[in-house]
Amino acid sequence: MSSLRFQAPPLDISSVLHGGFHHPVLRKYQNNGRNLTKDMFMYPIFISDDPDAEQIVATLPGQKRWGINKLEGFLGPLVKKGLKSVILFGVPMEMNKASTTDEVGSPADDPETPVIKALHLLSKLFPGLFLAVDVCLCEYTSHGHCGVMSQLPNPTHSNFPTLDAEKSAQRIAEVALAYAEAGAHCVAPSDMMDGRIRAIKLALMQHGYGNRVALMSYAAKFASGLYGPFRDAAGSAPEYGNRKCYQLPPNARGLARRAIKRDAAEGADILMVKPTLPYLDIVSDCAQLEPDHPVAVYQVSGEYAMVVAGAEKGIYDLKQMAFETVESFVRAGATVIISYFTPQFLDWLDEPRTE
Ligand SMILES: NCc1[nH]cc(CCC(=O)O)c1CC(=O)O
Ligand SMILES: [Zn+2]
Ligand SMILES: [Zn+2]
Repeated sequence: MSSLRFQAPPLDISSVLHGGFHHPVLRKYQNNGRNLTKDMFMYPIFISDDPDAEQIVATLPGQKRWGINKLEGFLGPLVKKGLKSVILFGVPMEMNKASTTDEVGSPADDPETPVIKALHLLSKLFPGLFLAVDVCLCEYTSHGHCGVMSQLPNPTHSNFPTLDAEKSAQRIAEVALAYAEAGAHCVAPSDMMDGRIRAIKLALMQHGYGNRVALMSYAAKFASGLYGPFRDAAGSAPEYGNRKCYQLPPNARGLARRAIKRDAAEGADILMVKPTLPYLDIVSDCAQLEPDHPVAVYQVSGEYAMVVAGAEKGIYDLKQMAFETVESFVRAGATVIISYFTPQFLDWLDEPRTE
């Protein structure tokens, strides 16, 4: 018989938490007023310039590049299940090959560019669907960077491309305006150039879109290792160097807070943090710094692929893990969730949850 070496003290009132969540209904009450709902989800869609494309992206399991002829068949059933919004990315593979790309990304706002055609079509097909569109130059520039370069790259300093802030902001505003004219309800610049929110807002206002197009800023976008599958899908990897001079350093909480406050002051209607899982502190900062703005989060391609890969390895259950990630986003303060899991959540949120 072992001698009693320690006698735990009797529980007192402040020790007892289990009483508050022993029942499934009680567990629902513990969400601090934040519920995960279908209308929080925004689904990223890649639009190809091959009108009949339905191309698998090897590194982004389950996602495809879609031709505009396939959009009705693809999105119709999702809209029926409750899909409320999409964010479009133009991925003009043929345009790139045909050397129509240039220093300023002219194909971005060519009337024939796939994303403009898709905006026209989707506005007609699904009048109730909220149409956001990513605004960036990297899919369309010859150098693959997100802005306009100020000079030719210096080969001895090739990791540090220099961008022309004014020319970049002006060009990006021009592209955003073209997407507004094509029917976008929301333009979302992902380039991270200085001053582009202000430039886009002014361009929208000057052309009568100030009160009917939302501006969603990729406000705190980090130079992350998690964008790889997206760059495959979009063909948007830079030709040289990297994006560390315009996307935020992963250790930079202060810079992220400044970027969030700046973009709110420059006229952003929605503030986004990206990627999400390694940056939940920034999501929480964003919700606290700008409590009067919707906070969007982007569960980016690499985060999605990680969750899928771990489930395939048998490390965890896919649905449980996907829920755990998005619940963490909501807990941190997100009100909009951009995720490649959107189609699954449209089903999962109808199924009874195992409590
Ligand atoms: N500016 C382009 C852009 N817009 C959205 C993403 C990433 C999205 C994802 O990984 O799912 C990127 C990639 C990048 O900045 O390199
Ligand atoms: Zn870009
Ligand atoms: Zn630099």
